[in-house]
Amino acid sequence: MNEHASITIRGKDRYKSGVMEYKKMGYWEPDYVPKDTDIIALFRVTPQDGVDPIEASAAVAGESSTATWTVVWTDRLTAAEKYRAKCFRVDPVPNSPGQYFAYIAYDLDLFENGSIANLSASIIGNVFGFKPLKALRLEDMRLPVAYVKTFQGPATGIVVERERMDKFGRPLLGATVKPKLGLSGRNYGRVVYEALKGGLDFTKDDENINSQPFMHWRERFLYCMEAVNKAQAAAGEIKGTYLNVTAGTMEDMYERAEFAKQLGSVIIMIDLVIGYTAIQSMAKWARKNDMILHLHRAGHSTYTRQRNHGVSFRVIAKWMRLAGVDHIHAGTVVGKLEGDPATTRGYYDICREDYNPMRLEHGVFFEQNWASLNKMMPVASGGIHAGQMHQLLDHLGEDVILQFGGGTIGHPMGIQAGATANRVALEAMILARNEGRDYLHEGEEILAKAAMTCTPLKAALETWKNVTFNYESTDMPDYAPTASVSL
Ligand SMILES: O=C(O)[C@H](O)COP(=O)(O)O
Ligand SMILES: [Mg+2]
Repeated sequence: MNEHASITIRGKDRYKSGVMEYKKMGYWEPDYVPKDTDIIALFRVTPQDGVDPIEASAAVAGESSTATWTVVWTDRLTAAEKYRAKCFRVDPVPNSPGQYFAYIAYDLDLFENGSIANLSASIIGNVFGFKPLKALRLEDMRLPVAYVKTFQGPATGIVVERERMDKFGRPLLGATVKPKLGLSGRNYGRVVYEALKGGLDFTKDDENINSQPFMHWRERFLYCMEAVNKAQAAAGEIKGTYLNVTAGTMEDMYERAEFAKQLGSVIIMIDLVIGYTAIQSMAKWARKNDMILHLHRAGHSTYTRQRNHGVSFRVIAKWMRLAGVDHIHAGTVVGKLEGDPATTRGYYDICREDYNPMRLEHGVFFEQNWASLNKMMPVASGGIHAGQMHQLLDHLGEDVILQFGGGTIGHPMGIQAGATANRVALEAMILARNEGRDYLHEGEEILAKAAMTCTPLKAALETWKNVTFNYESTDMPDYAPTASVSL
């Protein structure tokens, strides 16, 4: 029999008690044509040795929708044929023996409106521990417009953020306060003031700054907002600092967010580790309170980084756009953290486009219509410095926040000088771009020229000139172009 034929058992034999292969129970339907309203998930399935890839993929469809390990007669009390997820395509992964891409369609009625918790409980629920699989990875999802429209989307969005911040035509600049832990409120506030006064638009708390014995959260908020207000007055520009409201309970997070608002902050921050429901709640709060919501993707690499198992960050980025955050850490390409250029480009497109076409070369497997949900501002953070400005602009474009933590605070002439170096480097690069220069190839020359009249930039370039993070990526697209002969 052709392996791409349906082998579903129908009629009364289908519901006989006992164990039946998932592919025979209706979870493998190669003729199925997904409806516009279906949610489609693409999994990378690595079956155990000897397990048929079609059966393994059908099992993923089954275990992530209606099935269990044995036939249950109660299926007949439901519209089982509709509710069963259907694996409709299985392809070997190019250049990865033993791995298969399984395309699975889910009826929209399987999901609650506007709930990432509900979506993820099906799609990444039990199925990742299923014994017949060695590994499983959720690579991508196509979310129908009918479903997208049940979510709020980013509370503020890129356009309104730029208007509120009064910053146009260039990436925004930020810095994470360092050291990560241990500063008192007063010293912390000094770092914020100097970095903002020196030329940055934003500073930010690190992912693990909450309310520790060395600095309780109210201290941090008070000193940070004093610093923001003084720096705004000194620089004549709008500034902000992402006040991390992450806490152990929702009540604490709301309390912190309310206090940030009372103090006049334009932005608050949360960490991905608070969980999907908490993120959605904070996004609703942010929309209601005219607050920009920054998300640090703390923890994601535990399950996004390895290609054979877990969830791709492109899926997390899609979920977060639905959930309603305004900023999301999405990679730097050149910095200290994992970020293949092509894969990262795919994440940035998910954040910033109204409509994503399928772009296999960037790891984007499906077209996606965002149905007028606001755009999220991608944030590039982790081991970047002024000497990379041309590469950052080239890889990441203009609607992005470039965050230099060590690359501001570690400056040999001090924090203000570090901030000035970044601002001058950015403005020199934007000017070159706007003049039509090939800023990527002339980047070093452009920076060197700007440094002739900016001692802080000169010192930054000198200090970090040999710093690169050239390691092999762990998460590249699998796209294998077919060789063609040009005539
Ligand atoms: O959380 C972050 O984004 C990092 O702590 C950034 O710090 P760095 O710029 O010093 O690498
Ligand atoms: Mg950090």
